[in-house]
Amino acid sequence: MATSCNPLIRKYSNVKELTDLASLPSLFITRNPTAEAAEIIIRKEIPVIDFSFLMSQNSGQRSRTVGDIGKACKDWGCFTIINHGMVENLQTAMKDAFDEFFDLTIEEKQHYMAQELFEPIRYGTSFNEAAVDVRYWRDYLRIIAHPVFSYPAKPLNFRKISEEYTRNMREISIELLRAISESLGLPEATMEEALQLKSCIQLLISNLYPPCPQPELALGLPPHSDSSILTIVMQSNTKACLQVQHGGKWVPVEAIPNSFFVILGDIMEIASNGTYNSLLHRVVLNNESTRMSIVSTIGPPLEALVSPLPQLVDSIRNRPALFRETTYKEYVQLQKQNQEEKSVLSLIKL
Ligand SMILES: O=C(O)CCC(=O)C(=O)O
Ligand SMILES: [Fe+2]
Repeated sequence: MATSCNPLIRKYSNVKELTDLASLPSLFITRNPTAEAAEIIIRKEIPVIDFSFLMSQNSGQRSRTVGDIGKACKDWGCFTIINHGMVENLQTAMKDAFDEFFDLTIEEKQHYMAQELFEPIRYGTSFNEAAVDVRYWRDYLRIIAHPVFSYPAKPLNFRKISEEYTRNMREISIELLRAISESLGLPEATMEEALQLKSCIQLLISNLYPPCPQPELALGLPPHSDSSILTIVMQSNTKACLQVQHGGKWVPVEAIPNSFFVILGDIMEIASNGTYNSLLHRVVLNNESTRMSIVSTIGPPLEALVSPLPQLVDSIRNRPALFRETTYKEYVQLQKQNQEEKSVLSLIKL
């Protein structure tokens, strides 16, 4: 592993244990507050969708909600969902199980440190560990939850809780993708069928951002878009550290209690042939409390071919395909090799 031959990196194999620092090690300095004074951060209301309306027997209510989702996808590439039906106890149990994992000894956690991109269970730090010159203030545990369910041996209850949590998240994601298909004027099963989502790849990721001694100089995660179709984020506290790009400005995401935050990924931009764009987002830090996010992402199977939905391509009527066909595996590999903002999408643009 790259980390074992660099003593500096090895020392920082996670950020959770970096508790007694008076100042930030230079490796983590990714921001220049003076230059960023010009960077605009504004507070704006991000669309809120009442998920229960999608289940409504009242067809008018459902179709209005589908319209609201379509507008949120178009204008923002993200939205908050409330009344999603997942019981709060399960959310708390999932958070506690991840907390227990991060509290294991470094020797126990190291067992899951892997360089392999498609490793079923992966514990690590920063964003792209291969990039040794820049570090982000974040530890993570990432498991592949579907089509084959993986789980760490400890804590003992992790398996039961994460199985239920990820099943719920898959159901919510599929329901949202049905609404999104409809919002594109297509039958509701279009996305699930075209992207073979019965065998979807689902990742469950917990990101841990401990208090940072100089939060203005570092980032938890750099600006990036997700390589998923859809990402659903549960934020563990109400500090608005997740920021989304909107109209060239950063907008902090206020976490409404018991809500989830939905992000459109790159595969949505490809499948919708650019009707909906994937969302650029980043994570800033604070120096008071640890923040955890729990993220579920849905993507097509690795061998699936990804391309704009044929129903949304019409070269005669000035709607040519904007992206070339790739397999999802190729796309994810490209993404890992190239960490620049949105760069991978531009690589497959026609
Ligand atoms: O921590 C967050 O709120 C967002 C995490 C994220 O963007 C990711 O895991 O891709
Ligand atoms: Fe993300």
